[in-house]
Amino acid sequence: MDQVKEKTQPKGNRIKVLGRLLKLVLTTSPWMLVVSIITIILAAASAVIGSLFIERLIDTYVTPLLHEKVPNYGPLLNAILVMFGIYAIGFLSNYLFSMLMGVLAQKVQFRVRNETFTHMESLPIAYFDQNNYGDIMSRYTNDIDTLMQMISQSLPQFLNSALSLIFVIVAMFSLSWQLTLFSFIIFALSFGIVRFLTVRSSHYFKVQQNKLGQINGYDEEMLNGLKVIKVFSHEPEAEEGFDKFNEELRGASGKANTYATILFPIMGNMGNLLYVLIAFIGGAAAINGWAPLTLGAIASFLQLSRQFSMPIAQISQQLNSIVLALAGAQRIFELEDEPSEVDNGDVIMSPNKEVKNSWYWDVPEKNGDIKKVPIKGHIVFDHVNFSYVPGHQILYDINIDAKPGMKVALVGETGAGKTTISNMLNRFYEIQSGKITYDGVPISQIRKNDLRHSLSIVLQETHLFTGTIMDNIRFGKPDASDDEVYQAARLAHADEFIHELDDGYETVIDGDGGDLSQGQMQLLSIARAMIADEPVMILDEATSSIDTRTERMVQAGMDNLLAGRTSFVIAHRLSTIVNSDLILVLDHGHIIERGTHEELLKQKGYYYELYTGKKELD
Ligand SMILES: Nc1ncnc2c1ncn2[C@@H]1O[C@H](COP(=O)(O)OP(=O)(O)OP(=O)(O)O)[C@@H](O)[C@H]1O
Repeated sequence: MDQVKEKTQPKGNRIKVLGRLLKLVLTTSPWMLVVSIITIILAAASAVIGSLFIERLIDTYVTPLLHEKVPNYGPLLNAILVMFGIYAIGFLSNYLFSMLMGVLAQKVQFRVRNETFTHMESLPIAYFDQNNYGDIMSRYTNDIDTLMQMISQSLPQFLNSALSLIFVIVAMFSLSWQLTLFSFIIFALSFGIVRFLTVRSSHYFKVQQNKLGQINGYDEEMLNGLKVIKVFSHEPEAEEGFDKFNEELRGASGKANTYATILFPIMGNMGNLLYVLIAFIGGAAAINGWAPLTLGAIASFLQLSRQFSMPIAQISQQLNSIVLALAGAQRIFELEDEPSEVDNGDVIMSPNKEVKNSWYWDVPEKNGDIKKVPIKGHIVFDHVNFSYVPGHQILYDINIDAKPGMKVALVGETGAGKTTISNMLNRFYEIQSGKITYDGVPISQIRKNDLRHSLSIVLQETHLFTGTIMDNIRFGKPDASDDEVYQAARLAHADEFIHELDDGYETVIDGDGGDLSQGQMQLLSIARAMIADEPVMILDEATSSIDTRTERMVQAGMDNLLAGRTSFVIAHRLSTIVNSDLILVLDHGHIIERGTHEELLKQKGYYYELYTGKKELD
């Protein structure tokens, strides 16, 4: 299994990711972002203005009342109404920005999911060969969720706290610079403690996120390989592996949460300490005349000191989630930045919908018309060399001349390079040197989609999609009529077993074939290829053994499928390729023998040994 690399994000990187994220939010809905920011400013300002108003309330309206014999409560009532108004604005703004950011986060999440999925579809096969599926999935689930959390909560609250802090500091200075400086000293002390805790907790949060990716990857791999695990009685090893990942995840989560949970009470109590000290020192300063402080100013200042410590605690807490989400965002952006498959081809191929089994090259004429030239299916490999990884060559000087309608079989031990040859033809990977032509046109000049569309591939691993049998066969040609589906199923010899199912063609099958047998799945995949009706076939013969009757049906289905088409059969059973027009024997990426079955037997070489059982294939 690919290990998920534990990455710590450098600061510069974080800023870049944040910038990109903000751009994403801004372009998703500029007006929502602008209104949210305005309401965040309003919310922060009204809380501070409300606290400052306490000074006026006490000094201008309450204190004079204490000295009046017949107190007039009218002005005080008005002032209380103003204060109510200020807090009401604060409340409304808070509500508005929370709601708006929630909606905005949903929109961003929707967009990111869409963009990432669309981009993923455009990635080359090499990306999926090199990356763990579970880890890719984790980007869709965990990372997008943390991103959403950040946009809807952490980021606006962080902004709100930061603005509150600035406003509070200005307000505190306006009341008493002496008390403000004193508050700073107390605060600097608590800040040191907070910093210590946040650095640790954010580190473990990142580790936790990585471990989560790893455990998802492991789960996915174990689920996919469940049957293999059972067959080899590898349950204890699988559990041991899982326990290891689970333990690491528990360790990281435990530490991350321990630091995060002690952070808040510490900050809360620092605030209480500051409160008591200010009440005491402010009172003493007012009584002794050390500072020009009124009762109202002290009350205001006390209120502000509470608002001073809270945002700092929140900022450090929100920073945790932001750092975590940025790591997630980076993983999503990495996926989005993976280069899409490049296609420089401009030669067009198109199927002729009216006539079965006929495809055309669209050749532009000088007068602007398009000339339709029938595709013959002549495939030539001309001195092809290839390596997946530089320096580790897999195919050596491959030469194949597959004339139209020819059945070419590839035989060789496992790992000899048979599948790689088919990967070259459909351009899942690009050849290093040499040339592959299709009716004389280098395949690098053909539009990739057209090229792949014109090659039908029946893979070793049959993959069916969730849906009815009808849907699955129609997958090969989405606009096929019901009759075409029945006909393809009949030719593939799948019709018989489909009729035996309770719901016939409407039987719903689960993603991985559900209750169907291996052979039945193969018959369906043959029917699927049959309906696609393409000029060239690549058949990666299934290795799994099926009962002889089904095997005969599969074989008959295959023969029908291959009739009249140029085909490449990757053979695992020699019995299926005896009738091939050309058999190529591969060994470690070299074609070591070539010819028909009879010719090869006469040569008494490698193929002869395989056929006579002196040598085994796998
Ligand atoms: N995506 C990949 N990246 C790197 N190396 C690969 C990749 N796919 C296959 N290989 C290597 O290329 C070589 C040829 O593999 P290939 O799948 O073509 O063999 P094969 O003859 O089809 O084997 P089998 O009969 O088992 O399917 C092997 O050594 C394999 O390890």
